[in-house]
Amino acid sequence: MVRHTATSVVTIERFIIEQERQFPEATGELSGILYDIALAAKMIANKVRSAGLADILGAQGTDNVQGEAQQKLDVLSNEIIVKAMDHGGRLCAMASEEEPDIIPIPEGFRCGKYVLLFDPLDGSSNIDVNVPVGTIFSVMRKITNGRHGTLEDMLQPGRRQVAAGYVIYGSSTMLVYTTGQGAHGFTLDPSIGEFLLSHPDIKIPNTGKFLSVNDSYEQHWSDEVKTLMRHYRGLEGGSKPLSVRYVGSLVADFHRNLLAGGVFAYPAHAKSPKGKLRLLYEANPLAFIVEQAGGCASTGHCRILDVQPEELHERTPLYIGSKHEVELANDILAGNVVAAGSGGVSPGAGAYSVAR
Ligand SMILES: O=P(O)(O)OC[C@H]1O[C@](O)(COP(=O)(O)O)[C@@H](O)[C@@H]1O
Ligand SMILES: [Mg+2]
Ligand SMILES: [Mg+2]
Repeated sequence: MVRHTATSVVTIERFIIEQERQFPEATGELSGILYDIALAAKMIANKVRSAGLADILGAQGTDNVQGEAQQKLDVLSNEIIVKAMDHGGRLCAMASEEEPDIIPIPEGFRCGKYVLLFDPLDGSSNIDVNVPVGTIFSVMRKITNGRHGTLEDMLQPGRRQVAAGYVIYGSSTMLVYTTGQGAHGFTLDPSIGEFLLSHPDIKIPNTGKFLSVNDSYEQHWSDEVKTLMRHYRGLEGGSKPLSVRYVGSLVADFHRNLLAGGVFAYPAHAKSPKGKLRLLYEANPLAFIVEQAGGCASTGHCRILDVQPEELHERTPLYIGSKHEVELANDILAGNVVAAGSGGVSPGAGAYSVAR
């Protein structure tokens, strides 16, 4: 693989081709899917950038399968992605946060050997207030024999992903993706309309600086989750407090922590026993990225990428980011570390000890 630095002028198309060349058996179908996603991302970025000027802010007036009010940009981004992806002959089915069922490839178009799952617009509650939002995607190989993809092709554990990534529409538009050969970031240069390599081979710091959690749910958290948050805040075991940053857009919170080190946590709680975020098109793709960058992603009890999905829109608790903080979550939620003063084993200064 050609080694690039952040100053090399490399388009995403060239980078994708160079990665593909390492697999002589590759057919180019996966590369084609990544090109089309980059194209859709440019079109959505264009809409997001001028959202305040065009009539695309506010609610659509419809709810999605999860009972959430759809924003106009949710629906528009969904349409842009479907239209960019459904005729390339590389996909045999798609699934979206904004569609209750599988999106079939229209008759008349060739079906390929991959399925695409996506969250067309992540952070919908932030659209109207000009706070960064994103798009998240996951690609897997079809495992069934028919021409069209089925639910069985969608419900595969995340470790089976062949590609995944996200786009963040922030101060700049960035696309970060992996095909299992590291996680790489590209920044859109609007003057030439090209995604250029800006963050080759991203590595997340092992120990985090930031904590991203919506603690207005604290009253509904379990004692273990409360203990964990006390550790993250440096109130237990002498650990250095993490600085709290919460945008309310998963992609934006994840991206910050990926580059600067930190942990994003969306625990299960009494009001939502499986948390809020969706396994197939939010947790799985970001888990693939973070593991390629040297981090971890967990439900609190299991590696996200090892969860066997049962439903298209199923939710999962999510702890994702720097290795040290996610492993601490696993240990505390497994009851290996208890709150100080509870008479149980408590962590030593600066690092926690685990009762194995
Ligand atoms: O308002 P809450 O409960 O903190 O939830 C915020 C979370 O919900 C989401 O907005 C859900 O994603 P969508 O906007 O794609 O539905 C995440 O981006 C974000 O992390
Ligand atoms: Mg989302
Ligand atoms: Mg969404």
